[in-house]
Amino acid sequence: MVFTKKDYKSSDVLRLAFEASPVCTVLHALLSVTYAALKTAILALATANFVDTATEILQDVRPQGDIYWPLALLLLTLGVFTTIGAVTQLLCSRINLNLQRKLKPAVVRIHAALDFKHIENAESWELISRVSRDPVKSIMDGFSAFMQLLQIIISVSSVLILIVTQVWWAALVILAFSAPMFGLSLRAGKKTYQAGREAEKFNRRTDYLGEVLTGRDNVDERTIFGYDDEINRKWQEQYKAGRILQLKVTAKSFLITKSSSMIIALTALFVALTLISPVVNGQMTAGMFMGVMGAVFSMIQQLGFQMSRSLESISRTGEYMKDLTAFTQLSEAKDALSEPDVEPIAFESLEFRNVRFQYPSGDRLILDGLSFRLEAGCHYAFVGKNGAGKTTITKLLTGLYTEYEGEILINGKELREYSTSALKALFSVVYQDFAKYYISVKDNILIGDIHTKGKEAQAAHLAGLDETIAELKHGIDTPLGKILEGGQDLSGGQWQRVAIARSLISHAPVKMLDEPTAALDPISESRVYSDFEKVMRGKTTVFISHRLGSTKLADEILVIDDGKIIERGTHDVLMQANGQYAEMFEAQREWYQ
Ligand SMILES: Nc1ncnc2c1ncn2[C@@H]1O[C@H](COP(=O)(O)OP(=O)(O)OP(=O)(O)O)[C@@H](O)[C@H]1O
Repeated sequence: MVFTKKDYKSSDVLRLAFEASPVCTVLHALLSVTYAALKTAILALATANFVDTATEILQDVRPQGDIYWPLALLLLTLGVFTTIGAVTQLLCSRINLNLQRKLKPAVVRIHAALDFKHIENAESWELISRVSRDPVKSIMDGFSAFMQLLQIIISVSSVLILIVTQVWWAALVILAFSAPMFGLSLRAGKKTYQAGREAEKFNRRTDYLGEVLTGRDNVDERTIFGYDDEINRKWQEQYKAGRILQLKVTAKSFLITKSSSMIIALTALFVALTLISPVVNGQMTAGMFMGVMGAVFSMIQQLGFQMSRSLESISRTGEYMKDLTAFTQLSEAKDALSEPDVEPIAFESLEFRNVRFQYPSGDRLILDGLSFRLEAGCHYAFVGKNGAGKTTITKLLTGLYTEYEGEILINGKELREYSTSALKALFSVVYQDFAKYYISVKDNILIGDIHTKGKEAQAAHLAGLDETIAELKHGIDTPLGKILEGGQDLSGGQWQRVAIARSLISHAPVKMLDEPTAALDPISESRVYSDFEKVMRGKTTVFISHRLGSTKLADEILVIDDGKIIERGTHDVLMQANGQYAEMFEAQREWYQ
């Protein structure tokens, strides 16, 4: 199942359910129609038959034995319809399961292919989380509402036909009073979804604060700072604001739909009163009166309560579909889902020529005329103040943002002309906030190159993980973190080495370390960098670090400030130049004296 870019309507839920589970959907529709068309009317006739026979037996007009057949018919009718109801519910669960299996991956696929700018933009991120929170529930709610509406229409029509045969005008009165309720229910559904959309902002905040209050990641700081009460208060504020917003709309829609349901109920009562006279005059049998009244009350239930609920739900589905339309139309990154090429291109050089770049949601240039050239086989270090634009360079290199001015040339060819799979194979980056996967050490490393199997032990060795792995219960197969059974946690430094092993196993000829060692003490950091440098001798590396002792090893250091290179050269050259680098280096040296 795939979501194409189109204008989705609420009725598309029927098509989506059919695509996910064709046989069950058709069966469901057929059974729903049969159930609705026959149940109320047949039950009314069977009740009438039973009551009339019983009355005649009591009046000694008929023998007692005559009751068995109408009774059996009544029980059979009830049994058949209860079974149909249960089968329909089973089919619904089946459709739900198939949707889970097919729809969720389709949403995840769009999610994974999205242009990176949408992930970083608050507004589009809200849309994305609204659509992907529980797509199956939204579709199933809509599907069930449509099916229920179909049932109501058929069932109400069959009852109306029955009423028309007895008192024709009563049917018209009921219809006339129901009409305004349709519009009101649709409006109520739209308002409920829109309130949900507003409340989503609060939900996301409460989700986040909830995670801060109970999550494992914050447990140490929570204990030290003892901020539970304060965060709890904030959580309650946000929760209350979201709930009040939703409650207001729910209460309003409840009042509107329920008051109109009351009008229909009163109308039905009026019909019941008018039927008394035909019964007294002998134009209608008592059995038929009871059968018709049973049908009328079942119709009230359907018209007054179920119908308003279905219409409201369809309207909510319509709003969800508007979000789905906007979601599918968000721009995708080029070849976002492609895997890295198995064989990376032979890297020769990388050049930034007067590159200017501003984040789509930003209001200033982050890179402002940035120019530099890197050659294959050398070690480089980018240094500069916080926010100078160092990480931004890695985001442009890996193709996360392509809307820059100037040129970025790889082997003399513009970066945008390379396929995403080629770029993925060319660069490997270990970020400051690298991911910790709660899977085995081996799988953590293999993520670095999905094409390479069997080299994880070597990568672990090069990253200095031998000792750590030897201490783990099941060696390299030990699950990390506390999510899997038997999982063991690692120290910050050990996790960093796992992330570096992930980079080492990759075939990427250009490896970048964007300060993944920030949590390490200077000696460990310097060991990580010198180990990495040794392993990477003759290959191209880019280190980003604030610890200038570590970047000293680089063949060339590039100092970035205000989105430009302000100095470049070896450590000695830069020290002699006595510029920003020398100033930063001296300042750091003083800390250790
Ligand atoms: N997605 C984004 N949208 C808007 N602005 C951003 C985004 N990401 C980063 N920035 C801004 O771009 C600037 C450069 O950020 P970048 O992460 O490249 O700096 P850095 O040199 O790596 O900093 P540090 O040394 O602190 O890691 C910062 O001012 C930051 O606020």
